[in-house]
Amino acid sequence: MKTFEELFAELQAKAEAGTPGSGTVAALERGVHAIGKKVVEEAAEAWMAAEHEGPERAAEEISQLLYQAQVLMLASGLKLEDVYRHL
Ligand SMILES: N=c1c2ncn([C@@H]3O[C@H](COP(=O)(O)OP(=O)(O)OP(=O)(O)O)[C@@H](O)[C@H]3O)c2ncn1[C@@H]1O[C@H](COP(=O)(O)O)[C@@H](O)[C@H]1O
Repeated sequence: MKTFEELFAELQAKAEAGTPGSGTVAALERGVHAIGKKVVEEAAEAWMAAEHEGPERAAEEISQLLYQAQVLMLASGLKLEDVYRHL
């Protein structure tokens, strides 16, 4: 199990190192447009899971949505603090 902050630190380190085999590095190479589509896809899957598939499936899909949101942040050059400022 990892926290939101721990996941972001892990993704940031992989992005900076260009870690081979990392799905995050590959996603960043595909760019903002492709990452944005994944955010929307995971948002829809989270909605459907919450409405029709129960809390456990909803939690799984929401975790993927949070991951994709973090990838979009990295692709946009944002840090956690840049987003937290708006909360
Ligand atoms: N939490 C996640 C995570 N959630 C979702 N995903 C990816 O996001 C994609 C979306 O999942 P889908 O259910 O839509 O899967 P899919 O449609 O079959 O996959 P695609 O064909 O769209 O790739 C998948 O490709 C997953 O690999 C994630 N990939 C990575 N992480 C975490 O990120 C860390 C770094 O990962 P790497 O960069 O791959 O090392 C790891 O420690 C993981 O814990």
